[in-house]
Amino acid sequence: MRKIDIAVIPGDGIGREVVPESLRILDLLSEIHGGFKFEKKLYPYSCDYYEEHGKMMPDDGFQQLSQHDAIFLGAIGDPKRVPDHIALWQTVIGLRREFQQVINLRPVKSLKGITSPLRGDKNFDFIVVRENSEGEYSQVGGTIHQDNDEIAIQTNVFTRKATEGVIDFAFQLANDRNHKLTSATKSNGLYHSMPFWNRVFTETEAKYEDIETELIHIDALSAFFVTKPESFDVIVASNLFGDILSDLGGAIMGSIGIAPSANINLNGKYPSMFEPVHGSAPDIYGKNIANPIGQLWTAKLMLEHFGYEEIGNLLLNTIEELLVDNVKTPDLGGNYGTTEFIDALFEKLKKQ
Ligand SMILES: NC(=O)c1ccc[n+]([C@@H]2O[C@H](COP(=O)([O-])OP(=O)(O)OC[C@H]3O[C@@H](n4cnc5c(N)ncnc54)[C@H](O)[C@@H]3O)[C@@H](O)[C@H]2O)c1
Ligand SMILES: O=C(O)C[C@@H](O)C(=O)O
Ligand SMILES: [K+]
Ligand SMILES: [Mn+2]
Repeated sequence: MRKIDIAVIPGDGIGREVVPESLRILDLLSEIHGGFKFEKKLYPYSCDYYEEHGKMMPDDGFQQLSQHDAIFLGAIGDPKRVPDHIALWQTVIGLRREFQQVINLRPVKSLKGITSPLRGDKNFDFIVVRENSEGEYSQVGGTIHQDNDEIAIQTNVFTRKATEGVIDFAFQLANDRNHKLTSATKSNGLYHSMPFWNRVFTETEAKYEDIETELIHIDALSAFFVTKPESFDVIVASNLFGDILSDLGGAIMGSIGIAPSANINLNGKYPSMFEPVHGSAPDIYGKNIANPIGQLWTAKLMLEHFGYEEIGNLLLNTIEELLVDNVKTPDLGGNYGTTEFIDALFEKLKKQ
């Protein structure tokens, strides 16, 4: 029996609802499979922890987490209690950097059984590859002066190493998929970073044959997400562009609550981290109405990461069957609570 040792961080808000519920399903899946088991260690790092300790994690928090095979995270953030940049940089964003999770994979796919005005009758299946360690997300800069003279400076950082890394990864992925790669750019308005990004894209392209490519400005690309999502295969984007596109990806699928993501460490030195695209949703926390599919689909990505693609497919297929039977949480127009959805999924999986 293979033991996979994961760190579990439910975090804040609905993370505390969808993570424990998803663990019930993960345990059942490992039982059904019979060949592996998740050993789980729970970490309470959250805004509650901050209120008690003045920081989101203990000083050796990263060290503790680095010992695990993977991190399964819900969401961090409660801006009424802790400023978002503090809460996120001390946890998710810091972890992505420290653990060199340079790639963030965010699949976007029309699921059976979901209708939405944005989706219409379109079918699509693509993946956003988000640069995950630098770009527009940087701590370089500062604020000076007061009142009317106040200045805030935020410097973007685009290294050749990370830019080439993410673009090359996306080319390889397109090569394994349907041979089309779209790059999000904004080389009209951003004078230095995006012309550089485009140049690296064009240089990398020369290494690959038979990949259809397009460079599309982020504003137009956002519109195409809505009007022709079926035209995409792989999309490569900088940190901020990829962040924004992936919520839009959730919206065209029918709900931000179903979008999954995987923060991938490629060099094997640190664990990868699996968390849904959505945040802690303080507006719906405590009502048992959060959609757990984003967290579950994220669990599927984690299963694939450890080589259990088949059982991951079983999970997503069974979710689709439930959706077709109108077993849905309110964000998708249904009347199932989080727990009731998981109960229904549990029963259906047990019958397989
Ligand atoms: N990686 C992360 O941990 C992460 C990601 C995004 C936002 N955040 C943080 O979460 C907090 C809230 O951020 P936000 O409101 O911008 O984004 P959000 O994703 O938490 O919520 C946006 C909207 O989508 C809805 N929603 C989100 N997930 C849902 C689900 N599973 N089921 C049903 N509805 C769902 C919410 O109710 C809300 O109306 C902030 O503190 C933010 O910084 C953290
Ligand atoms: O900006 C971020 O990366 C945090 C959150 O919005 C996410 O998408 O994970
Ligand atoms: K999240
Ligand atoms: Mn986001």
